[in-house]
Amino acid sequence: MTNMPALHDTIMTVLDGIALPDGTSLASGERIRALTVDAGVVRFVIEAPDATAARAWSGAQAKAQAAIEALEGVGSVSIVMTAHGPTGSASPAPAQAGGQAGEPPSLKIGRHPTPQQGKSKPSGIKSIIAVASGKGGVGKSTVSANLAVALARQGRKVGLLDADIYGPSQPRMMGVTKRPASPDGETIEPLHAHGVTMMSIGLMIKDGEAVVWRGPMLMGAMQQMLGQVAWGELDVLLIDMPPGTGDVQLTLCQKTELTGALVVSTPQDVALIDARRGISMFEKLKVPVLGLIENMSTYVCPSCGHEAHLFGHGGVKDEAEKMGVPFLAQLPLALDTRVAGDEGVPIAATDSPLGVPYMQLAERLIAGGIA
Ligand SMILES: Nc1ncnc2c1ncn2[C@@H]1O[C@H](COP(=O)(O)OP(=O)(O)OP(=O)(O)O)[C@@H](O)[C@H]1O
Repeated sequence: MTNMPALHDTIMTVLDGIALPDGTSLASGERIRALTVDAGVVRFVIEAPDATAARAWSGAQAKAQAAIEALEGVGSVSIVMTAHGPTGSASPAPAQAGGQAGEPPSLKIGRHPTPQQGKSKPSGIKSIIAVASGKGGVGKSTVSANLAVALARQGRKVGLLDADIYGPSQPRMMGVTKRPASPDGETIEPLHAHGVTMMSIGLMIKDGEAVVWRGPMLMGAMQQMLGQVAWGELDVLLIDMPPGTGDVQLTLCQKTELTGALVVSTPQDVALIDARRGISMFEKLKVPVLGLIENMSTYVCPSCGHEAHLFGHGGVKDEAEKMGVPFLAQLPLALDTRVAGDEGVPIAATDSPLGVPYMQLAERLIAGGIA
């Protein structure tokens, strides 16, 4: 991620002007962490001392959101609040893993990682594939959900892990809202939708409570998502990664035996620049880049059939050729794909012709022995 120094400073000044209930400034005392500005997308963490303070600070968080959104050059703002636990270890919103609304939480996710030598992989899983993107909003979650469903429709045992901690979207896309159960307080039972076994960090935190962890807590959460979830026997586990090249990506690449990574990009130059950065991270960490996928390549007007290339055309294919990685799919931008995702039934789970490119992508990965 690139920080734009000027905007970065302006944001800090804005935050300094927002008061907390005790009269101190939001920007004082190192409460603002991990502030990044990337192509107009602002992300940062507000670190509260405990859950009570976090609740009391929600007004300041809302003010910060509105004030930064109003700044020139800012496209979107993603703020998350962390809270320390009573023991002083950072603990996120209590994990509701009891299965019943209102039941006391029995699992704590986002704990510190347990020491681990080298890379590991849950024993029943044959292949783990990271679905990544350099930039947010290019459709990585849409591709992950549809590819998972398409693989399942072709008889593969598929798992889908939503690791997009900043904006978990798989519960919505796969139409799953139930909280995962944990009968023994240790193992987390995954959920099932459209033939896919799935788990999302979003199902472990309370609705609307945007909580995230710092580096070590993220590592702990990822370790738990992989190690404590009863995935069972899977041919392939797809991991929907957060955008960019942050802590989750690093942890996964360093601590998990990944078969490889699929990188999703739109044909826009800005997306491609970030995709290139993502690819180079995987290469440095010796994770094979299995291929590039172009999303939102063509827009077909549902009324007249006219084809338009809203984000350019062919850029990802050219990039794949330049970088010597396979170009795997060109996925159209279509209203029905978006609506299907919002309604919890991925387009690949339907008989729509728009699902065909995802089925073809799945076929290709199966034929290549990757999934
Ligand atoms: N091919 C497509 N056709 C139509 N809409 C799409 C397509 N791909 C993605 N979208 C829509 O674009 C939005 C962003 O997509 P998605 O959430 O999959 O992106 P993302 O890269 O995972 O984003 P983030 O990194 O911010 O989570 C969603 O509303 C989704 O429905």
